[in-house]
Amino acid sequence: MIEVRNLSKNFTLHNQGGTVLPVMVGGHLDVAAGECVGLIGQSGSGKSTMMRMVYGNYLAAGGSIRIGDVDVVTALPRDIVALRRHTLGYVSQFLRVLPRVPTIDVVAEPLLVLGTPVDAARAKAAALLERLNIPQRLWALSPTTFSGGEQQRVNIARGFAHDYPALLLDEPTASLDAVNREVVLSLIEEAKARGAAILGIFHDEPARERVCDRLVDVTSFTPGLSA
Ligand SMILES: Nc1ncnc2c1ncn2[C@@H]1O[C@H](COP(=O)(O)OP(=O)(O)OP(=O)(O)O)[C@@H](O)[C@H]1O
Repeated sequence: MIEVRNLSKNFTLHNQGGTVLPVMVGGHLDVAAGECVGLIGQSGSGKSTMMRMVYGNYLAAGGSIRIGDVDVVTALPRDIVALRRHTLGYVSQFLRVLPRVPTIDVVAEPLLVLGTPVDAARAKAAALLERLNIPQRLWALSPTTFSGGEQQRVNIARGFAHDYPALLLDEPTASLDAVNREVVLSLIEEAKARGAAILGIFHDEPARERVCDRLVDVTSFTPGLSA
């Protein structure tokens, strides 16, 4: 489902004399349907950069990233938008939302943009918020004033609202208590069971061992670090 081949990335530091920093060469990985692959490697080795390229936030210098029949590296912006709507979900570490949108609609939105009727979308959002222990009295409020852990759980609920065929998870269990961590690990296991291809960064080692089928060490794609 996710197929990365010969991926490379340079950063050009425009405010430092245009220095070009090569951060990845020969990036290569596969994630099959129903599989979870964890990215590992020391700090600065390129885990986040890999995730951002797969999501289409960073443009690769070369190589390909196939997700279904789309190559993210060469896709037009409108194809990336369609890919993100239908196929590729992303649970980032931090929630970014428009002010004044109620939490229930923040979570329902990925379903609403796909044409799901409002009642069904809200019902799915409510079930996820309940499962993730967000008290019902908060659902009508914007999550912008919520605690860090509450915002993270709203973000996770939103990321799991639509059954994306491919899902990127950036530290989904960081800063969660034991009960909510368990809910998130169950959501990941259920997504795998329905056939989602998941690529994730998990600094939580027991979580990684439980949900990941394989690990990819991005250090082998880091210029100067690779063997
Ligand atoms: N926007 C950017 N501009 C310039 N350099 C960047 C940028 N983003 C990342 N880098 C560089 O790319 C390299 C890889 O960074 P990245 O954040 O992907 O590492 P990481 O493995 O996710 O690290 P960590 O585990 O600490 O989060 C680092 O050397 C970093 O300094």
